[in-house]
Formats: sequence, C-alpha cells, structure tokens
Amino acid sequence: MIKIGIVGWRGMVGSVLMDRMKAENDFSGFAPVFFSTSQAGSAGPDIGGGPQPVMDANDLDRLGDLAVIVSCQGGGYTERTHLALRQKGWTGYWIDAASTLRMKDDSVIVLDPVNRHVIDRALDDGIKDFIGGNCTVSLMLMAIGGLFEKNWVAWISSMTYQSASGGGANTMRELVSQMGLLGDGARAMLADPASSILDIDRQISETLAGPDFPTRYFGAPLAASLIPWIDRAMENGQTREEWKGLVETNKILGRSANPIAIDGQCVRVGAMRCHSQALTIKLTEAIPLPDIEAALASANDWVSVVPNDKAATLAKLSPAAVSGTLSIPVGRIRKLNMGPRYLTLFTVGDQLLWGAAEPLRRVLNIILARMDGAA
Ligand SMILES: NC(=O)C1=CN([C@@H]2O[C@H](COP(=O)(O)OP(=O)(O)OC[C@H]3O[C@@H](n4cnc5c(N)ncnc54)[C@H](OP(=O)(O)O)[C@@H]3O)[C@@H](O)[C@H]2O)C=CC1
Ligand SMILES: N[C@@H](CC(=O)OP(=O)(O)O)C(=O)O
Repeated sequence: MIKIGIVGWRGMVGSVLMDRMKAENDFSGFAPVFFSTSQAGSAGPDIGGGPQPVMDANDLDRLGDLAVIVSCQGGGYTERTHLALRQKGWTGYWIDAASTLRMKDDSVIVLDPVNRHVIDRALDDGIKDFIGGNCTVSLMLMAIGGLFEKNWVAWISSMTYQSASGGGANTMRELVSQMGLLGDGARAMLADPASSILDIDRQISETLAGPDFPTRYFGAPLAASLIPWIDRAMENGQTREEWKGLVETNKILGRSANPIAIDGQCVRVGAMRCHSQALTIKLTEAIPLPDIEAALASANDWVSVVPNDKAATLAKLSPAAVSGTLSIPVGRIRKLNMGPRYLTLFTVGDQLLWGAAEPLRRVLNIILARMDGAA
C-alpha cells in the first residue's frame, strides 16, 4: 500500500481534515504515517483498530520514504522541511494548507470543483506541490465559480466578514472568553426587565475598555465589535489577506497572465468558523438575473441559490446556518442601482472545510487515483 505522511493532524485544520477523511473512509486506500514536531513516540489518532504510532516530523529520512506528504502544520514547518526534502532528492507529492508555496511557479493552488483542469494539467506536467488556497478565496470561488466559467466577470469588489477561526484556535477561544465576560458583566441588569438599555450599553463599553478584557491574540475587542485588518500590511495599503484575493483567484483559475481585478476590504467579525462575503461584481454583459442564478447553482454540488427574501435569508444565509457543513449558500442576489452590469450577492462558507481541509483531502484522492492508474 502507498505510504502517505500526515503532519499537523493535531491542529485545527488537521483535526477537521482527519474528521473528513474518516467520514469519507479515505484511510482505506493507503497506509497513513502520522508525524508530529512535539509528540513523537506518543499515541496518535485512532482511525479504527487503535491509536496509531506518531513519528518525528523533523526526521527527513523517514519523510523521504513517503510517496505523499500532507502538511497542515504551518508555514514555518513548510519552510524548514519542504526545501530540505527536495534538496535531498525527494520527488514525492507535497500537499499543504500553508500559504508558503502557493505563489511559487512550480506549485498549483487546489480547489478541484473549480480548477480540476488546472490540477490535471499540472499532474500531466509532473508538478509535485499542491497547495490549499486562502480560505476567503476558496469560498468565494466555490460560490461564484459559475460566473467565471461563463466569462461573465469583469471585476469584483469583495467586502468580507471573516470568522475568528481564521486566526487559529487561540483566537476562537479568545472570542468566546470576550463574549462570556460581556455577558457576565451585564447579567444582573439583563435579568431586571426595568433596567435601562443605556445602562446595559454603558456596562458593555466599560467591560470592553477594562484592563482585564482579553485581547492578547486579536489585539483588540472582537465581541461586540469588529477588526478591519487581517494579516500583515502590504506596501500599497492593502492587507496581505486583501492582496491574496487577486493573485490567488487568478492563479487558481489559471489566468495569472490575464488577471481579473479583485480588491476590497477584509474584516474580522465575531463569527466562529464561517467566513461571509458581500461581493460587488461588474459583469461583462447585462446578463439577466435568472441566467445568473442558474449559472451559480449549477457550478458544483455544494453551492445553492437562496431566494432574496427575509425568511430564506435568515434561515439559510448565515454562519450559524452553515457552520460545520460543506454548503455554500449564495443569496441577496440582485442588480445594483449603478446599472444592469452591476451585480451584488452575499455568500457564506465554513472556512475550515471548503476554506482549508476539504480541497486537501480531495487532491490527495485525485493524486492517489493517478498513482493507482500508473501502477
Ligand atoms: N486556521 C485556518 O483557518 C487556516 C489555516 N491554514 C493554514 O494551516 C496551517 C495550520 O493552521 P492551524 O490548523 O490553524 O494551526 P494550529 O496552530 O491549530 O496547529 C498547528 C500545529 O500546532 C501544534 N500544536 C501545538 N499545541 C497544540 C495543541 N494544544 N493542540 C493541537 N496542536 C497543537 C501541532 O503540531 P505538533 O503535533 O507538531 O505539535 C499542530 O499540528 C497554517 O499554515 C495555516 O496558515 C490554512 C487555511 C485556513
Ligand atoms: N488568513 C485567514 C486564515 C488563513 O490561514 O489564511 P492563509 O491560509 O491564507 O494564511 C484568516 O485569517 O481568516
């Protein structure tokens, strides 16, 4: 059986990946070898039949013995390990969640429901590095891939509402701690129906500004607030998260030489693990709304069009409705006052599933099928 190394299975993306691989029975097709930078020798995950042994993720000789390595370990590990393995002559497939290798010429950003043709061509060409895309970009493409397929997109402006999970496990914990403190501070007044809403509001503001309010990971309150900054600064005034929108989207679509303009503002909000985004799209033609909805809905098995009414929107188009699922609802679809070529829509997706883990397990299966076929 083909030996596949899995590094980073303990982390947040890795845990979601493990859950999905178990749910889809992926482990029946190969022999997994689990690695950790800190837990070598301890009992590893149970994929049926008891805990698996855990190997040292810094052991290049053992890694070099594998046909495929899947890493959800982080960019630092990729930097340390990928090049060192390649320099030792390792020619296996490297599948990674980290952004480190995404924009390299000899890597492909994977999102097979959207760019299966790019992945297949890369495999034909002998490419060996297959990297998951930025979560916001992947979720946007899952939502509006149908418009790109038709070549109806002239440009996009995206305004995002990104969840705490994008910052990692500690930021999710910090958001919940912040919410808890706010609730605790206001509890007595909330229990008294005669209390003044302005007193409650004052109490919330005091708690937010208090010295004990936990902001170590976000650097600012997120609960009862938001943070219009994600990732580090670029020289042109964008954040790096905003920069990824254009470069990664066009690379995924295989059109970096003739890019579609994409820009906007990326904002962290108090959702747990679903990113939402409002898109303004300039269409190449004045396409009628029913045609647009049909193209969106038929692009892949996970996207669905939500009718533009209040009941459907509240029921289906929110992080609370989507969290933990592979669904990609697209709603609030309408033409803007600016004219018939200006479209707006709103979409939500789980950033740990389609935004991180799912494209990785799917490209692993694509690669395994190729290797099987070649054997
Ligand atoms: N979070 C996200 O939304 C997304 C993340 N990514 C990328 O995926 C990579 C991994 O991200 P993420 O999963 O958030 O990272 P985590 O910090 O959750 O996990 C990374 C590694 O940290 C180590 N670790 C240390 N302490 C613990 C602990 N208490 N519990 C679990 N693991 C621990 C584990 O490695 P070890 O076993 O070696 O100690 C683990 O594999 C990053 O490159 C990130 O940029 C990509 C898309 C989305
Ligand atoms: N930057 C994303 C999460 C992430 O890990 O992105 P990337 O894989 O591009 O570094 C967010 O904060 O929501």
